[in-house]
Amino acid sequence: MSLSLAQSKNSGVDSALFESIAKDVIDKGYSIRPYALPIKLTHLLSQHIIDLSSDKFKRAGIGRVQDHMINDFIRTDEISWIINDNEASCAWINWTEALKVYLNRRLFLGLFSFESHFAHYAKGDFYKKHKDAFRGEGNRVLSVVVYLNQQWVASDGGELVIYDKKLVDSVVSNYNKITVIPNFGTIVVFLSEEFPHEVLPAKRDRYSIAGWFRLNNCIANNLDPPS
Ligand SMILES: O=C(O)CCC(=O)C(=O)O
Ligand SMILES: [Fe+2]
Repeated sequence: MSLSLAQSKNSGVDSALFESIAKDVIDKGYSIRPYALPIKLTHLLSQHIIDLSSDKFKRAGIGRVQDHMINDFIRTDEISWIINDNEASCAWINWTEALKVYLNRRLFLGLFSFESHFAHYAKGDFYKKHKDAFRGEGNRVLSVVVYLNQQWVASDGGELVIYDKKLVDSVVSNYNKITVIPNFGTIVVFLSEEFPHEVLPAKRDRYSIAGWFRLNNCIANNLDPPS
């Protein structure tokens, strides 16, 4: 098959996926797509994250640049920021760029830049309920998480729980809990300011990528800065 035909086939597959993500975000503010990341990309990334030496991973912090700190009560995972220095990361960055272009055309979110990190939750690690961005403060607009764990079963724990605020009536509001099993190639996308979420303790090593589309590159407002 010629390269251009292969490319158009690939982008055809991705457009169907991107369209379903866009529709979900319009309808609900979030999208959960089990096993949806292209399989070749998922394998590349999962091999890469396993091969990453442990000195590339650093304990994740919380807060902004000025008061970035490590807090064992909030999160205990390790992260490694993604840069385009290897085949797997480049393929990931290209895929997220294509998603960004699609969503900007479809949703007019004005997504500008993207940052992401590999994450490793060892047995027992967690990330307590939090939001990825706060209205008027950060400029993270859309969160993207993908999971790189083969054969994850419910008893392995480590679920992502998303709290979907449902208005019961005009004054009372309540949260619906949406639970996501971190299975190989599952994609989660949600509006960063709208959905508190948490990672429950895992009973085995849990590998993922978390990323954020931002409005612009303003480092001063950077949550979990890459440096
Ligand atoms: O790994 C997940 O399921 C979510 C991670 C997360 O919430 C974050 O890194 O901000
Ligand atoms: Fe988060």
